[in-house]
Amino acid sequence: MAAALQTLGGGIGITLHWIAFTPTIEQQATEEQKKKWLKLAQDVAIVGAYAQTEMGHGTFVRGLETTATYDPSTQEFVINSPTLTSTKWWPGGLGKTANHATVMAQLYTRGKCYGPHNFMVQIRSLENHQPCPGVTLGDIGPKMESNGNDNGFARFDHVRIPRENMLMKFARVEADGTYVQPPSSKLAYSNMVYLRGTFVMSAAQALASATTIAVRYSCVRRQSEMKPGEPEPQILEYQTQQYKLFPQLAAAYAFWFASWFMTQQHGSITGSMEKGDMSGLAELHALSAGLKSYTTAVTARGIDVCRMACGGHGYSHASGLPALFGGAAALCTAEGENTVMMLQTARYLVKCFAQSQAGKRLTGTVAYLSAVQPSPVAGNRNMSDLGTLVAAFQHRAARMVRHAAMQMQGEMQKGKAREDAWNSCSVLLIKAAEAHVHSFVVRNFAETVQTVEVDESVRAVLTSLCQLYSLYGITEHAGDFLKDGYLTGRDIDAASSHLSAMLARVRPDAVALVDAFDLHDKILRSVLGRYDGRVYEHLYEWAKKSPLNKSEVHESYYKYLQPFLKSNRAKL
Ligand SMILES: CC/C=C\C/C=C\C/C=C\C/C=C\C/C=C\C/C=C\CCC(=O)SCCNC(=O)CCNC(=O)[C@H](O)C(C)(C)COP(=O)(O)OP(=O)(O)OC[C@H]1O[C@@H](n2cnc3c(N)ncnc32)[C@H](O)[C@@H]1OP(=O)(O)O
Ligand SMILES: Cc1cc2nc3c(=O)[nH]c(=O)nc-3n(C[C@H](O)[C@H](O)[C@H](O)COP(=O)(O)OP(=O)(O)OC[C@H]3O[C@@H](n4cnc5c(N)ncnc54)[C@H](O)[C@@H]3O)c2cc1C
Repeated sequence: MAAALQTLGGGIGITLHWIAFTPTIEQQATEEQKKKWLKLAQDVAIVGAYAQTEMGHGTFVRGLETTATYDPSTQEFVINSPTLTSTKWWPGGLGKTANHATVMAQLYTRGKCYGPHNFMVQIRSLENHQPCPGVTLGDIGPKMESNGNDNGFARFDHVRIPRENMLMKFARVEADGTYVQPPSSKLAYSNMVYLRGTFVMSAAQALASATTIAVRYSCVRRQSEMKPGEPEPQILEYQTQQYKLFPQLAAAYAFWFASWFMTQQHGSITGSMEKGDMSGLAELHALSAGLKSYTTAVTARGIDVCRMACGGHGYSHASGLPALFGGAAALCTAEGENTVMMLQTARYLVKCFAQSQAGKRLTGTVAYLSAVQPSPVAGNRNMSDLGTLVAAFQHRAARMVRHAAMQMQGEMQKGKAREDAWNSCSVLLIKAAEAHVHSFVVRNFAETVQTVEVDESVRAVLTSLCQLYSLYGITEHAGDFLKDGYLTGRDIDAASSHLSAMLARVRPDAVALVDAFDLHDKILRSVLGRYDGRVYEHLYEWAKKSPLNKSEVHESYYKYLQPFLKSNRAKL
């Protein structure tokens, strides 16, 4: 059903109904409220949008301007868009598709503001889909990609909703207007943590799609001469093509395994939170924010590498790669813009570093911060050993976190306010947080390939892929590892030669590794990545269906070219 709606095109798409609106009810509604709305949403008897971002604010949620003012005389909330910039702007499905929305608004009761909270608002009639009284709706216009989804705008002119439409699982407003505090003010943000976690899998799937297309096409495409007089080789035989594609293929597996960890962590920590234990929320937020930022950024870049590796046909929509790139680019901005998210991870790391300095033993994904020795012990390391590679990434991250935190402490000792010190160190902080997430992805990849229940021959291939991913990361960021002498120039040279060996080692299994993603042609939507490899026939068929080929002589000839040619010829 959803897929059908999704492909209707013409502005209909209910992605956000499934990934944002429905989960918000699941996570933020009381049991009573779930009885009222959850089944309706799950059965698509109502269609919803998650309306948080406004024209003037996306990142700074505390700065949102939409208001929800409680009226005790009628036991209603009045939802209002007080300014132009308070117009809800971007929410998927809001403009033309949804008839309900969870609206994030500043809650006012008894004259006091209690910050952003979620409210259920019906925005269109269930009879004729017309906007409800006081609600103005529309689409925000064409975007870079994903134009099958309407991203809409909404304005509310003192729209009244029952008190019971405030999602009250955590915070509440009583009938007399009394506000009841939630266990943590950030629980209103919990659905964003969940969504960021799902973005890690979206990134993995997107990179898996792109590498499937590019690897398969690189086996079909033959070009140039490797040796004079020999037949044109598959372009995947060129080491440069392997160097472009195999690290992206390895990253797709790494992110796939990272999303398994994220899903498990989210389940276990939210399970504890249900029992009142909030202790895991900070780590969950930091991990989901950092992984979302890191995986979506690497994925967007990686998809474009795959596109370029497919030459001109990669640039055609027939390849499916431009659309994938556009989708992945959206993941870098939506659900928390990547820079801002990585800074959230940095904020957590600086806190943990300070606790470690004060003697606290760190646990979870930051445990290594207290275990890693500041003074490196240089020496000829075995750069093909996974344990050595993991340790190198953890040392790099610990050094960079320490450096950024000490830099910030130094700024504050010179008299700078904490916020100013933070801002003047934020580039260092971002790099340190990226190194932290990178070390987590490497460690998780290594632990997964060593423990996952597979045939030993499969484990061998996955181990090579994990080595390739790690060695690529070390050679791409060599300066970080050389800086304090933890790795030497000889180690980096060894890493480079091992990487070349891994490229050759992975080559025979490359097609099997992408086939293992089991992405149907209908999902890939790519002539270049077809499972049957019959690219050229289908490329020609695809081109013939181009709208420009509907007529032999396009109408533009008669309107523009013919008079232009005539006038130019008349001057000869
Ligand atoms: C086969 C094919 C496969 C794939 C296809 C390919 C590609 C994909 C296809 C298509 C894609 C196209 C379209 C779809 C894409 C996207 C659409 C989907 C979803 C998008 C939905 C949205 O965007 S919803 C809106 C999202 N908005 C945000 O995320 C806002 C971001 N801002 C914030 O979260 C906050 O404002 C903030 C965190 C930046 C700052 O908050 P605040 O100022 O309150 O906090 P402080 O920084 O001061 O910190 C205070 C303390 O609070 C802690 N904190 C902050 N946030 C949280 C949280 N969420 N949970 C827990 N704790 C939190 C923070 O750590 C601080 O704690 P301290 O202890 O340090 O004080
Ligand atoms: C395809 C798509 C779908 C979307 N779907 C939804 C949806 O369904 N529901 C919804 O509510 N929203 C949705 N959004 C909106 C999205 O959540 C916001 O675009 C995102 O949160 C970023 O906010 P912004 O656009 O206001 O950018 P801004 O917050 O204005 O950021 C602009 C730039 O300023 C920088 N910046 C901002 N704050 C800081 C800071 N503290 N430190 C350093 N740099 C900073 C950012 O890094 C960024 O580069 C969608 C967006 C897209 C692209």
